[in-house]
Amino acid sequence: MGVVRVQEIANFSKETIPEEFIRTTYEQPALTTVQGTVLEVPVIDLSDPDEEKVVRAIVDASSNWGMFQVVNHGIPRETVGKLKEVGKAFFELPPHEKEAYAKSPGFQSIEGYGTKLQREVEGKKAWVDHLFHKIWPPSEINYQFWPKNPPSYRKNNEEYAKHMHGVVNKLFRCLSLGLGLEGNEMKEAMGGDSMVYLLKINYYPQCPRPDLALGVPAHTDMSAITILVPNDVQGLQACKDDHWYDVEYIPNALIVHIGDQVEIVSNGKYKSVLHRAKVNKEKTRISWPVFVEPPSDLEVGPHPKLVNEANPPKFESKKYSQYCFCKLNKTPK
Ligand SMILES: O=C(O)CCC(=O)C(=O)O
Ligand SMILES: [Fe+2]
Repeated sequence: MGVVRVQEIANFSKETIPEEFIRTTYEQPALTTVQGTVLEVPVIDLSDPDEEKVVRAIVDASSNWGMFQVVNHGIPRETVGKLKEVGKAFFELPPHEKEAYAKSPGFQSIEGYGTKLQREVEGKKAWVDHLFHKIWPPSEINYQFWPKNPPSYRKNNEEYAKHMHGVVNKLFRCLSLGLGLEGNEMKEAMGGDSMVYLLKINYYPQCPRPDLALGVPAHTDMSAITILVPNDVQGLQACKDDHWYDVEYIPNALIVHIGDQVEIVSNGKYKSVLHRAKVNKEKTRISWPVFVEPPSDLEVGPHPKLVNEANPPKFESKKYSQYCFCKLNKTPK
């Protein structure tokens, strides 16, 4: 029997949701969100010619928030628009067309169309289906996982990846300078041009009980950084000072999350952000995070220039694949 997708469950759940989607009272958004306050995370203008100012803003945001939004980032509005158009069109295809890209059970790759099979924390499920595939570097791409329908899917995603490359380089340069390192050292610590960009499309169908369900439960990203664009439905929440807030939706901005690997390389100066995603009663929400990751066999640890007797390493060095395995399986080593 095939896997039941959340998109199908949403089609017949008009008033209630199956019990396995009802989060515990510790997680339910209606009970755990600070109401009436939208978190205005720092907004950084990447086109500002005053690089020192941009670096200071990124250091402040990465140390105190673990996230920020960037505007004037250089990715044309049309490119982002086309990425969203084809991603949405894929999820609107009939089920059998999407299932052609389904991850095969037991197959270790994260790439493909899927729904989290295992119940996670406290035995609950998330209200979301997804599609994962690499978009960079071109040599790492396995086009088997890229939808052939709509026909412009490939062209639009390639165009987005190319522009994303420029933004990633700029962000790593600023993160590096902000630690007192040379401009290229943070990127080099993550594998340089061997870094992999993994795109995920989160498809959160309309949900009759957004007060009880979550699209993605609380987590920090394992990546170095994550760069995300949502459709126009607000839903991202971040934890600040132990409280959950809605994050402001800014049209045309890119949302940047500091991931665990940047926290590790910076030896804790930059913080990965705890975040989660809500679902919506009237509208389907879709988001496109790009996880910018070190190659899986690269060992990542605090940068040698940032540790000394007074500042001992706060994190163990680990191969990225091992880090992910340990985090997913919650083992200490
Ligand atoms: O949809 C969102 O805004 C957040 C998604 C997310 O955090 C993730 O997929 O890791
Ligand atoms: Fe995330």
